[in-house]
Order: sequence, then structure tokens, then C-alpha cells
Amino acid sequence: MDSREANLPSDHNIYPSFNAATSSSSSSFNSSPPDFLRNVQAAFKRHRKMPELNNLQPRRLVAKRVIKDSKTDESQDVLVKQRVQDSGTLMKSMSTLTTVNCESASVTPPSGSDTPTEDGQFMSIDVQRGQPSFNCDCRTNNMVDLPCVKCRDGPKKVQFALGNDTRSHETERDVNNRQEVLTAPNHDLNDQNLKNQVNPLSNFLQSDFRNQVTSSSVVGSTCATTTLVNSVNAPMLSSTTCNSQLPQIDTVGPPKHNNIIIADQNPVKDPPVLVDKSTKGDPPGGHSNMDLQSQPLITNDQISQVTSVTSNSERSVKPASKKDALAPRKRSYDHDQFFKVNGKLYQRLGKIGSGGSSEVHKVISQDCTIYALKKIKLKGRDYGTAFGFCQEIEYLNKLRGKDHIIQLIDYEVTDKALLKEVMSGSMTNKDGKVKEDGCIYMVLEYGEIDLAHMLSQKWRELDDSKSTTLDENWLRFYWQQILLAVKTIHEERIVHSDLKPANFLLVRGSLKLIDFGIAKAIMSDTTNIQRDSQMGTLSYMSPEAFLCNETDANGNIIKCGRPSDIWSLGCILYQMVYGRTPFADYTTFWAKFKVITDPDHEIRYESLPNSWLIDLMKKCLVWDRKERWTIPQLLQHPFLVPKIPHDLFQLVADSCSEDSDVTMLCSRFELLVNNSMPDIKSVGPGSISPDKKCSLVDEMLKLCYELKKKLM
Ligand SMILES: Nc1ncnc2c1ncn2[C@@H]1O[C@H](COP(=O)(O)OP(=O)(O)OP(=O)(O)O)[C@@H](O)[C@H]1O
Repeated sequence: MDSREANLPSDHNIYPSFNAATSSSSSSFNSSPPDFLRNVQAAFKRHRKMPELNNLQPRRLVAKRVIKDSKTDESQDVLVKQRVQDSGTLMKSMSTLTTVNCESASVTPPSGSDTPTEDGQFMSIDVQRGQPSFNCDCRTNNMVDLPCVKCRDGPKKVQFALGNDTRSHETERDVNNRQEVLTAPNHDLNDQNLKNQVNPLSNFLQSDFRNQVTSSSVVGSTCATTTLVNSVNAPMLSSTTCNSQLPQIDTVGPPKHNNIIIADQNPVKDPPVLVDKSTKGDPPGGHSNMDLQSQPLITNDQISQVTSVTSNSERSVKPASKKDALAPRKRSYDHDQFFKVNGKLYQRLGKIGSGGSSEVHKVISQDCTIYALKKIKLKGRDYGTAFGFCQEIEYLNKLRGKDHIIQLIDYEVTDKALLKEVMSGSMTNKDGKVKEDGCIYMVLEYGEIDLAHMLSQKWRELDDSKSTTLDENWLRFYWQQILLAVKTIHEERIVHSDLKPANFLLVRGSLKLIDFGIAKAIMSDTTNIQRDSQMGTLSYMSPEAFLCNETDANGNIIKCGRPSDIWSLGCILYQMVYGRTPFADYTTFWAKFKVITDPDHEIRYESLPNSWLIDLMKKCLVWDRKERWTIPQLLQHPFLVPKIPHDLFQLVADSCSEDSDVTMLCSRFELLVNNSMPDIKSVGPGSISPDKKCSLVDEMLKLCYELKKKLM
């Protein structure tokens, strides 16, 4: 043997406490440090079944598995509180609440695994820390066989509530653990000792140590070790940091039930609830059996997503005394960190933006999906106005499943009376005021960037590259998507009324339309809508939007319809092409109003390499709304769908580049051909009169003849 090895202290010396503490199982721990660690880890991972009811259940601070067999799961160092429902339906309605407390505790950090336990279910554990005692609250839907074994020191209390009937009587068992002086952090060893030395039944009726108990909870019937949930305060501890003192032992009640529900509680939504043994019936926190069952299933991973936040946020509510600790904790969540929509929590990741009346936040759901959450505060508003806000929900509902429209995932209107009115489609109580805390929450598909930001980025890139024009294909791609989005709503008889680059969001590569705040449905007997006082964004507003509800020269009331959206599209396209809106030079409201409502005002179009682009803008920005093109026409415009390749004319023009007449003739010929295309497309070639066809051919021949002459 190497002399160095010879000089090494024996394992026994290094780990005297383990050896001392172990009796029956000491040999397995009489090993070198690495072996020891392996042993400890193996022991923690091992699913340890106890063969006898009255055997002590090993307590583990670190346990990967949930032990679920009732026969084996009786913690020997716990106080048990049991409610027994005395009816024949007892077993059906059984629920078990288990609380374990100890003065200091160790729990290994979450393993990250949310794999089911051996009984095929997930488990989770709620831990509250930073209090005089470590708290666990094991929740099961049926009898818990083994309470949470995260605690190792101090008194523990396990409560089994059988049934949710307050008539149930309860039995408390309290046992002092005589093995308190064990110093080894190995709980298996402790448990082994306890198993051998304590008969839980003999201690069943020993003294109550209610006062030593602090609120604690472990969620999950089978206590897996790694799960942590809802840690309230202290950082997670490793088992080695545990207080070595063994807790007093309270024996477990009749643990004959194997069916265990795990992780059926949202720990964020439902922080651990103290189960005070003095409490009769269901815990005041309201976690009845019913409650537990109604909780959405949440996996450990999901739970741990929000744990740290809860932990921080709940620091301030740390009970000051044991008495406080005994008080039931409120089922609440941190309103600064979370939004709750229809019972589901969304953790706030940051504010995205705010509109006139709303705030939009980036949030993450319990299943780790990123969403945008729009919150509209209705406080102090009358029902009439609030009704308008709610209509956005109505439109988004109508547009569910449609491409190019942002998807509404969930929503909640906190003022239920208002929601009822919206859903019934009538507003009977127009003057009523919305409740003080009235809000609308909308959970929406999340958009990465809006078109306004995309454009400014694009223009920055152009500035850097000293280029002056946008890439036409880029323009085509996004322009077409914009048209498709608006086509969708127009087909649904909805006029958006506030189309602007900021209301098109990029979602997984496609532009999607948002913000139906002032959208209006077109009544079936008209193609126009009557606008209320809300207006769109000035730079994109059509003349009729400014003059809405006024009377025109012929005495007709000016209304806004789909053409109004087309005008806004023209402004967007203009901005995409030139980097500014057509009326950007007019900065005040009145200057804009004057110039936009003036039918004689001529919009300036700087020349572009592709004249079709100018033509396209003009088709949208015709002052007379009746002459504006529709979405189907725009989708067939030669800029998007060139019929005769522009290059062909360019080729001819280039061959006589010194002759400006040739260039002009080519351009005229191209315009003539392509301008006829949308007509032919929209009405069909068969619908064009023979006269029109003849004059078209005549014109083409004339141009060809002139062009030929020039070229020769
Ligand atoms: N689903 C979403 N994903 C990402 N960001 C969004 C989403 N919805 C809205 N936003 C952002 O929040 C901002 C405000 O949202 P929205 O336009 O819906 O509110 P609003 O009160 O109607 O605003 P406005 O007064 O500008 O019309 C938007 O400009 C956009 O940047």
C-alpha cells in the first residue's frame, strides 16, 4: 500500500458520525469520500419502500422519487393530523393535506426533470423558507402515504385530511424523535435509525407540538426530492447545510391509500397553505379537496419558472412570529410580477408599449410560451366607452384562425356585467360606470417587431449603404402581406380605421394586423360605417375620416368604409418607398386637416426607377374614395404581378439610350399594356367590349410603328 494511502485516515474517522449513526446499514456508508457521495446519491435516488405500516419512513432532504406506497410511506418523524370522513363515501372524496415542518431544512434544487414519478404522475413540492421553520405542504388528492421528506430538523407535522368534510374528526399524532443528535447529513441513515427505533403507533398520541410548527407545504403526494416550488425566501440549501438535529417524530395516520395526485396545484397561484392541526375542516386558505382538483396541472419545470419571482416577492410577507406563521397564508400572487387571466398566471417580462388607453406587456405563460398581454384599464369609464373597447375582443374572436391577423389566445373582462352586455351584443346600460378595478385583459400572440421599426431599421441600413431606394422585392413581399391582412378583415366586413406601420407585427416571418380598438363592422345594408369620436392616426387618415359624419356638397353624409383603409395603405406604401408619409411636411393638426381634405391638393411623387410603384401609390391615394382601388385589384397591380416583363421594354429603351423619344415610347407602351391588365383581370377578358379591344390594339400598333421608325 502506498504510504500516503496508509496515512490517510480511515473512512470511519472521516465520517464518524455516519458510522456511529448507522446501525443496520452502516456498512454501506463505510466508504471513501467519492464512494460515500455515490452512496448518498444512490440512497437519495432510491425508491425506498417500507414493508410495514409501523416502520419508520426514511426522511430525505434530497429525494428524487416520490414514495407513494402507503405501507412504506409513513414518516416516522412527523406529526399526523388526520381527518376521517365517517361516511361510506369516504374513499371517493378523500384528499390529503400534508404538512411537514422543521426548523431548518434542506432541499436539493430542482433537477429540472419533470418526469413522472413511478406512479406515472408528476409531483411538486412547495417550500417556504426564511422562516423559523422549514415548511412543506404535501398535497394529494387521496391519502398520502409518504409525506414530504424535505425536512430534516425540528418538529414535523404531517396532516392527512381524509375527505373535505368538516364533520370529519381528526386524530393527531405526535412523537418526539429521540434520534435528534445525529449529525450526519444522510437522511437515509437517520431514517434507518428511526425506522428501527421508533414505532409510530406507540407514539401516536404523544404530545402536540403545535407551537413548533410553522406553515409549510409540499405539493405532491409522493415526495420527489428535486422539485421545488414556490420557495418563499431562502436560497435552496444542499443537504449538507442541514441542521443535523433530527426532528421530533410524529407518526403518520393510517396510511393505506396509494392513489396520489401530484402537482395538481399551481404553487404560484396557490402558495403553500399552513395546515394547522388545530384547524377543523378544510384549511382556511381554502384548499379544499375541491380546490385541489380544480387546479390546473402544472409540472415541476413550469413551477420552477416562477419560483424565484415568487420567492422575492413574498419576502415581505414573511411571518414575524410563529403565531403569524401559523396563520393561513393568503392565496395570492404578486400583482407586480404576474397577470392573472381566467385563473392562469402570466409572468411579466417587460412592457412592450402603451397605446392611448392600454398597456401591452411581454409575458410568459405557465407552459413557457411568450405572449403579449394587453391590459385596458376601464376604471371610471362609462359602459358605452368600455363597450367599444370590448369590441376589439369581438373582432379578434371573429378573426380567430385567420392568417395575417394577430391571434387572441385568451381574454378576461373583469367587470362581468359589462362582459355580459358585450356578449349579448347590446348595450342596455350605456350610462353605467365600470367597476373601480375594471380591466380588460387580452392574451395575444406575440409579435417580434412592428413594421414601423422594421422600416426605420431598413432606412438606417440604406443610409449606411448610401443607397436611396428600397429593395423592390423586399417592398413587394411586405406590401403583399399587408394587402392580404387587410383583405382578410374587409372580407369579414370589418374596417380597421387605424392602419399604420405600427399596427402590423412580424410574427414568425409574416406580417399580422393588430389593434382593432377603433375598428368597425360594416352593417349589412351599407358598405360604409359611421364613425364615433375615435379617430385614427392623423398621418394615415383619409379625407373622409376627417370629414366623417359631415355632409358633402350634395348633402350626403360622409361615411368611412373600406376605401378609407385603402387610403391609409397608400400612406403606408408611400412611407415604405420614400421614408416619410405623404403629408409629413404638414405638422399640425389643422395643416394636415386642410391639405388632406382639399380635393385639389396634389401629392408629390418623386420619380422612381419603377414607374409602377408610383402608379400603385396613386391608385390608393385618389382623393375620391369611389375611385380608389380595392384590395383584390391592388393584389393584381402590375407592381406585384408584372404581366409583361419590365425588362423587355428596358431592353428596347437601352438600345437607343441616347434617344429620349425611344425611352418615352417604351414607357408608354408598357403602361398601356399593363394598365389594361387589371381591367382584364377584374372583369375577365370576355367582358371587355370589342370596341375597347380594337382601340387597345390600335394604340399598341401605333406605338410599335413609331418605335420601329425610331429604331431604324
Ligand atoms: N401582440 C403583440 N405583440 C407584440 N407587441 C404588441 C402586440 N400588441 C401590441 N403590441 C405593441 O404595443 C403597442 C400598443 O398596442 P396597441 O396598438 O394594440 O394598443 P392601443 O392602445 O390600441 O395603441 P394605439 O393608441 O397606438 O392605437 C403596439 O404599438 C405594439 O408595438
